[in-house]
Amino acid sequence: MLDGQVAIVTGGGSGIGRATALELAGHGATVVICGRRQEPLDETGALEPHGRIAGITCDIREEDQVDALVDEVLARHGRINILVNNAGGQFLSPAEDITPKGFRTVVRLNLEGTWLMTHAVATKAFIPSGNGGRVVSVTLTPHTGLAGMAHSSAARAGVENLMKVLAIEWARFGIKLSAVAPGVVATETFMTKYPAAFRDHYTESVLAGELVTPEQVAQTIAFVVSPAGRAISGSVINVDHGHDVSQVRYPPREIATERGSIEQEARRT
Ligand SMILES: CCC/C=C/C(=O)SCCNC(=O)CCNC(=O)[C@H](O)C(C)(C)COP(=O)([O-])OP(=O)([O-])OC[C@H]1O[C@@H](n2cnc3c(N)ncnc32)[C@H](O)[C@@H]1OP(=O)([O-])[O-]
Ligand SMILES: NC(=O)C1=CN([C@@H]2O[C@H](COP(=O)(O)OP(=O)(O)OC[C@H]3O[C@@H](n4cnc5c(N)ncnc54)[C@H](OP(=O)(O)O)[C@@H]3O)[C@@H](O)[C@H]2O)C=CC1
Repeated sequence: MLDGQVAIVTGGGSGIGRATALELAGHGATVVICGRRQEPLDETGALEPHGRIAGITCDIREEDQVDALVDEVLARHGRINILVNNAGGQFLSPAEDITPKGFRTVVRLNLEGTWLMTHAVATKAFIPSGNGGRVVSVTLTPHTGLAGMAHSSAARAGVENLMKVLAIEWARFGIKLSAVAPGVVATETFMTKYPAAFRDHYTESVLAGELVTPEQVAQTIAFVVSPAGRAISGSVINVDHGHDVSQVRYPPREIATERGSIEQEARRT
């Protein structure tokens, strides 16, 4: 499906980024992954049997490192067809306790890092090639705001709007940009980084009774960047078992019947 395509996946050393790199490579793409540490990148590369994944260290917040990464990929492969902006994250905190530096840190990683990568790949590869390209940025649900993550919720809303405005401006270059918004994904980071009570609450109370897997997000991204996804641009695609519409099981315990349903109203004659 992706034979001959060259992709960059940021944050490809773990979780969703690793699953995405493996998925794209499995469809024939040559994939360059980046992250701040070399070791996890090498571990992902070792999981791919055909040598289609290589890692280059890059902090997506640093303009010079982003430029160097894109130049290196072009020097090695001569083109870039796909960019997956997956690197990101945040710390959990009540909004009133987030310091200016903490807020800036999270916005810089998720919004500015995504902008730097997208702008560099578009201006150095997609636009000069005349062939356009595909961009998918990983954001999150719920879109109504994720309590405890004010900085990240704001940044991801910015990323989704950025994808939309660039989908308008760069349609004339054949560049398609979208966001894929996962719900709660059972990655190692999600299972280990946050306080146990927060993690357990989400694990136990999500609407569908199950978390999203990294592979489910990866497969959606692969579809969007595949020939079948050619008409997708300016879209936000949730991969979340309905987490965007409800963050708790239905029906609420207080109104649940013994059947696990709700009571039907009596007909009035
Ligand atoms: C339902 C769940 C949905 C979502 C799930 C996921 O996304 S799972 C996947 C999630 N994956 C990831 O999140 C992976 C990527 N995430 C990361 O690398 C970090 O979490 C990062 C985003 C904070 C950046 O880190 P970095 O190395 O660039 O930064 P740094 O360490 O040097 O800190 C800079 C400043 O930030 C502040 N601050 C930081 N931590 C805390 C805190 N606990 N408490 C309070 N504040 C905190 C503080 O101001 C600090 O400055 P200080 O006070 O030190 O002068
Ligand atoms: N897990 C979940 O429940 C959800 C996750 N998401 C989002 O999906 C994405 C992936 O999440 P997940 O796989 O769980 O998390 P991980 O923590 O496993 O992945 C984050 C990756 O980003 C890399 N990274 C972090 N900072 C930078 C940076 N400044 N420059 C380059 N690379 C960086 C990390 O590598 P290194 O540390 O080596 O730099 C790491 O490989 C994130 O944006 C996350 O917020 C969205 C919704 C839910």
